[in-house]
Amino acid sequence: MTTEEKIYFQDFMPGNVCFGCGNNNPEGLQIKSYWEGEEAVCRWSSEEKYHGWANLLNGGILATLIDCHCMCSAMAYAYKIENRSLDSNPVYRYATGTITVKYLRPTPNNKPIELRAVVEEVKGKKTTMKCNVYAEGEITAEAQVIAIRVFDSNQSNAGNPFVE
Ligand SMILES: CCCCCCCCCCCCCC(=O)SCCNC(=O)CCNC(=O)[C@H](O)C(C)(C)COP(=O)(O)OP(=O)(O)OC[C@H]1O[C@@H](n2cnc3c(N)ncnc32)[C@H](O)[C@@H]1OP(=O)(O)O
Repeated sequence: MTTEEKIYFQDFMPGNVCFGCGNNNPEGLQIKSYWEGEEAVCRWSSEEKYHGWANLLNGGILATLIDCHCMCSAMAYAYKIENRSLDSNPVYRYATGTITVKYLRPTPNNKPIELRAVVEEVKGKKTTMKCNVYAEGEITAEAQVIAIRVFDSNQSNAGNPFVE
């Protein structure tokens, strides 16, 4: 049996200190996102410190997971539709414009969860996504997320608060 090596979007975001998705934040959630066909997938296992209620995941942490998974996936999608690899130029980065999470049922904190996101629309700088969260195959939350491109290495970024 061959195992296909996954390409994680976050591995192509050098200098990313984000709490949710930054490889450069050792205290962060360190999510990893990758393509499975048209769906961007993130599998993640929690820790006790992220409890909301006992054995249930804190809702804010879940929103952060969705948010970061979608921002990285919006980025990966932009490269994909330009038919180029994640290490190519120009470099794009996205920030959250709007996130709406519908918490459908409690999400366990003591079992792995899976986030599956799809892009619904790209319009200019704006990417609209839908993201579902699953635990043991059951959907526990669904979200609508709007990502806005805030960095484009082809453009002048003078005064851009997202760039140091
Ligand atoms: C190189 C760097 C290395 C480090 C890597 C770091 C990666 C980290 C990644 C981690 C990420 C982790 C995640 C985080 O934690 S990201 C942190 C949380 N997010 C923020 O702080 C964002 C704060 N807001 C802003 O900066 C601006 O308001 C943004 C950038 C959002 C819009 O800016 P701007 O006002 O200039 O945009 P525009 O006027 O050109 O409009 C363009 C289009 O967008 C539509 N629109 C506008 N606002 C919103 C909105 N709120 N919702 C929905 N849609 C909105 C607008 O109608 C228009 O659409 P249309 O009319 O064309 O249809």
